[in-house]
Amino acid sequence: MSVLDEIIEGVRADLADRQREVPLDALKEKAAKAPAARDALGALRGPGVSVIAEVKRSSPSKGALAAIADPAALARDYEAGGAKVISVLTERRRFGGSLADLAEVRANVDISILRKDFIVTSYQLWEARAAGADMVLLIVAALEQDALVSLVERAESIGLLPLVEAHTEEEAARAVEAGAKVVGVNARDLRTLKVDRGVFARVAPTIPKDVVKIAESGVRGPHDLLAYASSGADAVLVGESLVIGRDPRAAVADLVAAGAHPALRQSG
Ligand SMILES: O=C(O)c1ccccc1NCC(=O)[C@H](O)[C@H](O)COP(=O)(O)O
Repeated sequence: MSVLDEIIEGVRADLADRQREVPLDALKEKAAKAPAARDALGALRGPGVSVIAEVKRSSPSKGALAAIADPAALARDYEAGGAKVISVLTERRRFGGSLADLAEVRANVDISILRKDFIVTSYQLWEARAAGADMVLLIVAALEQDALVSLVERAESIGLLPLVEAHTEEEAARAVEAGAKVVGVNARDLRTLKVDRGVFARVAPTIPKDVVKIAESGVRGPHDLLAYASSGADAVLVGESLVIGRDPRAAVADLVAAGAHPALRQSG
């Protein structure tokens, strides 16, 4: 069993508990009362290379990263540093996250929020919208194509922008085929946890120009952002290096400054 398979097994078990506790109709009612989704696509299509900053307590690859007792305070720092979107890992067992983290973050910042989880059913989309998410992650490697297509459609129909994640050219083609407007290329192979920053440069050119391209994982600082930018990234998604550092606001600001450099638009 791969790491991704193990994570999804746990996600399905937790999901079954929540589905027993909260019926879908109750979730839909809560989602209907949630504030309207924010324009994440507009934010990501803005000038320069945008920064998506992640609230990440722990990970299967590194174990505990940071306690993050107050996710809202961290999110406010990210926003003050100039992040365009905040990613909140809501998976409990391996990442120490929750939907409560997401709701708290949403209530404390004005920028868009991504629910970063292992989504396998539309119930999780309703949960995301009910907690205030504006975007959701859909991982190609975790979904059959029919399921991916239907989750992309359902997410959009309830006002969520899907970020469809790929790790290979084949997965990127499946993401585009499923109608993704935003494709993430993850440098981390979720089956082995190996990080290869060269993956983005290989996969991004196969994705149509009008699709927003996000380079995910392995960003240690501005030099990695610039490398991804030179291969065509519209945004970078950064977790570990921000949560383990002493000054997340300054770290985001440094990335944002690099992403705003005028030379990038000519080379990208
Ligand atoms: O981070 C992991 O170890 C991991 C393992 C298995 C599935 C997903 C995993 N991470 C999710 C992510 O994609 C990252 O949190 C995100 O791209 C940020 O990466 P990084 O900046 O390298 O923390």
